[in-house]
Amino acid sequence: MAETIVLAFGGNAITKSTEKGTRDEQWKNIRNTCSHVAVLIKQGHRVLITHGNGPQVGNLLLKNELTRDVVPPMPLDVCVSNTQGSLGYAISQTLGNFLRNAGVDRPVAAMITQVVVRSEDPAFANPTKYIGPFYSQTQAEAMMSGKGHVMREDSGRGWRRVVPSPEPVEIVEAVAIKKMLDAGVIVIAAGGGGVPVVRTPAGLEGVEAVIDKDMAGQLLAREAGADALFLLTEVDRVCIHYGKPNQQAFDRLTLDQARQYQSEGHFPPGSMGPKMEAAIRFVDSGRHRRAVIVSLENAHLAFSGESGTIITAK
Ligand SMILES: Nc1ncnc2c1ncn2[C@@H]1O[C@H](COP(=O)(O)OP(=O)(O)O)[C@@H](O)[C@H]1O
Ligand SMILES: NC(=O)OP(=O)(O)O
Repeated sequence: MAETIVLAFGGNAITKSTEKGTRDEQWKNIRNTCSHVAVLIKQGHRVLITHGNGPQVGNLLLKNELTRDVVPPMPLDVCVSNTQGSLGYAISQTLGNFLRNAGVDRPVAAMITQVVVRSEDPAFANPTKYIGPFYSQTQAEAMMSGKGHVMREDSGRGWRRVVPSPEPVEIVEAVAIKKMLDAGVIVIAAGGGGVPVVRTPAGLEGVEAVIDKDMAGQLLAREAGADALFLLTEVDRVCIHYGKPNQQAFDRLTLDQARQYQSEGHFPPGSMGPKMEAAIRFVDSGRHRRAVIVSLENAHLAFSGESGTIITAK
């Protein structure tokens, strides 16, 4: 049966923690997944794509800093829109090529998407979104005292800069996205969680933050009336006691189990935490909806239920 499927490509799956994030590394990781996405589309599924940008937008900020004496640095909202452009370009060209080679005549389009957040969101005072490269603790301490950056340890992978990640409230281009989907376009939207904007008496205005793309993805999926939400990341399955000797991975989780493990603190902020929260909200919004968390490489196995952690109501 044809389904509406929202796929969220993790920024850390497009640039892995072991990679530098070269153009070729990013395109290779995107190619691996897009080949399987093309199969889904050929099978008749309606596909909507979103993607993260943590490593990429952090690298862009770093570039800004290093060249600030010669080129004016851009604020974080502009950098997020830049990554929507660069990653949207990579995904639309790669997927478009696979579709054409498979004889599928479907347009692919990446849309600059703004997402409304609340200016009073407490997340502005408590940065949790990991961006950019990984550093040693010594390097991180020097950056905190020297540059005033907020840095935190990220799931045993190293230390990274963190920025505010307010909750997405509304997708500004939701109607346009829906119309494009209904017209048969494969849409790439809300990249990097969407460009964060607040409503002011004068209209929309960008704010410096990085929205979690899984949280924006669940909003997108609900707006699109999706059946499934696939969160594609660096690990194959969701675990409890992650990274410890008693780590345990799951093929399936019910909503009750997911909530239980969430309340026990197994899913940290800024990485698995928002993924599980997004999965829970999506599954909770419709009885037959399912969310799947799986690695970008094994996405194709998750489509047939052979890999990943599937979260369902019961
Ligand atoms: N309980 C857990 N189960 C699995 N992975 C976890 C868990 N807790 C933390 N992680 C880490 O979270 C990462 C996924 O979050 P993140 O890197 O932010 O995702 P994205 O690919 O969307 O950028 C995994 O690669 C893993 O290192
Ligand atoms: N914006 C965002 O959620 O990026 P990641 O997928 O890289 O965490």
